[in-house]
Amino acid sequence: MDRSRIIVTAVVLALLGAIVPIAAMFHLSWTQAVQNEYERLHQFASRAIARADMSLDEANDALRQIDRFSGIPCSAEHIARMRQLTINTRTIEEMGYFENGLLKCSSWGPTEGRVARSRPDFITSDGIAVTARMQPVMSAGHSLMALQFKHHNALLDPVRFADVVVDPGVQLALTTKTGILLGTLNGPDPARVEKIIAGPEEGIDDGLLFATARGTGWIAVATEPESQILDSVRRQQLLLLPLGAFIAAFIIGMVVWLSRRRLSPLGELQIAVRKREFIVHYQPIVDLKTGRCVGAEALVRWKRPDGSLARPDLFIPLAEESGLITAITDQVIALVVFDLNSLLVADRSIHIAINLSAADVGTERVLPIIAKALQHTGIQPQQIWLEATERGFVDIEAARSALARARELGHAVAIDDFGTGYSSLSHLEGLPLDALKIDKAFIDTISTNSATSSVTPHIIDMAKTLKLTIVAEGVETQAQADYLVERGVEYGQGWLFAKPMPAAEFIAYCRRAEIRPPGGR
Ligand SMILES: Nc1nc2c(ncn2[C@@H]2O[C@@H]3COP(=O)(O)O[C@H]4[C@@H](O)[C@H](n5cnc6c(=O)[nH]c(N)nc65)O[C@@H]4COP(=O)(O)O[C@H]3[C@H]2O)c(=O)[nH]1
Repeated sequence: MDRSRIIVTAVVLALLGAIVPIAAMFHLSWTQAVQNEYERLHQFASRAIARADMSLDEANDALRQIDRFSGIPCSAEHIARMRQLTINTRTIEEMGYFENGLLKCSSWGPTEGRVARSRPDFITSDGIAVTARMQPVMSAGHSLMALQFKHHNALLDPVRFADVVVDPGVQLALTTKTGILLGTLNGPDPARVEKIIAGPEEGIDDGLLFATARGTGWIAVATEPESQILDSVRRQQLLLLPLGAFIAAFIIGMVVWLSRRRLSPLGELQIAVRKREFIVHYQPIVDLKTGRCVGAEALVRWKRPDGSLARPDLFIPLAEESGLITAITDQVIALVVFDLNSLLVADRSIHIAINLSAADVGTERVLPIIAKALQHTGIQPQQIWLEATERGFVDIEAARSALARARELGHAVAIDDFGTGYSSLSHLEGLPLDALKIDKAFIDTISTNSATSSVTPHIIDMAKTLKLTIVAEGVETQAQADYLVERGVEYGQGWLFAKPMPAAEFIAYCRRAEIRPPGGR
């Protein structure tokens, strides 16, 4: 992912990270407040059911007591007993005695009218027949509920059924199972109540929050306008919004941290290694006398997603510091084999020099990787040179043993950038080397009168004494090439001959160089 995409993704994620938790907390505070309200309304409805059950139990009890009366029906004693029960039972307004379906007397005395038994709406499990609404003889205009057991009935005021205390703004209704409205509190709309009892246990119906409770014989409905819960929502928000803000801040922090990590040079390099964004350019190494191409140095390039090429000095130090260099070396090895397999098999005199990192000089890690890469390719180990810089010789013993092992396997080992570090002749003498590359800094001094110009012939002589093949790096002028030929330096590498180039160009260059005059460009 390139920088702009990372930034866009980070901004989108940060926005989502800010909006989603806060929106979620808004939603949660609303649903939490609604849930709390349902519970409260449930409590009111359940209390109404319990109150209705209690009233029914009381009336039931009174009816069974009067049923046990064994004296003469409608005698003064019977009427007195009914009156006594009426007075002592809070819910009962009046009691009556029926014979042949007609009211013969009530707690008020004998009756003269021909009042028939009311038709029951339902019968309870205890055998009490309930008529939800009937017009009593004595209290005209106010309908009562009639409970009948055998010959007696009891008239109850249904208002007592819903006789519970509710919070202001809450409406309560008690109905029979068949939907007959028995009692109400704070004036609920009967049509709404009818609609609600036909539906789910709780919910919101056109701006009205409701919860129902169902008893054995009754249904209680508690309702309240949706706007009533706004205070409760605000209370919940006060609790939940800081949590939402904290989560949002945490997510934004994480997004910023992660994107900064990904945008950091190390983060980018890690992605480049993972996505194998490296390519190799090859800088020809030529025979200074004949101009023939004898090989090339493999020089890594980082091909960024935007197509630009990053030079190694911009990322190799970071790669070495972070340890990513080993993965880069492995990719370079694989790329060399992939790019130049045919050329190296077709011309055995050509070699490719691969740069080892300082970390790899002291271990044999890279050797089996090269061996594996060469397997089944036909490329010979002699065609792969390994270049070690002086920085890799910190642990000289480890370096010595790893380089010796590389030579045993057939590779040639060259010391790179010679003269720029702390290597001395004594160091060189003890190292298993095949070639020495003279650093550009010394080649630059050729034909100048600088103080270091006198060092170059010494390095050449020293290499010769040690019987090392000499490669001059950074040859830019014909005068430098002539000087080096004169001094017996075999090989040269530099802009005079060619700059580092892609594999296809290098292959073409090698073919052309076969017919090129010495030192020609
Ligand atoms: N001005 C001038 N420059 C010339 C001339 N001839 C060659 N050069 C440059 O000198 C560098 C030679 O490579 P080096 O000394 O191994 O120095 C290399 C090497 O130490 C390191 N490097 C490159 N590829 C790899 C790799 O695959 N692995 C490791 N570990 N290091 C690498 O990066 C360094 C820089 O590589 P490059 O930027 O490709 O720079 C190359 C090359 O382009 C010339 O005539 N004039």
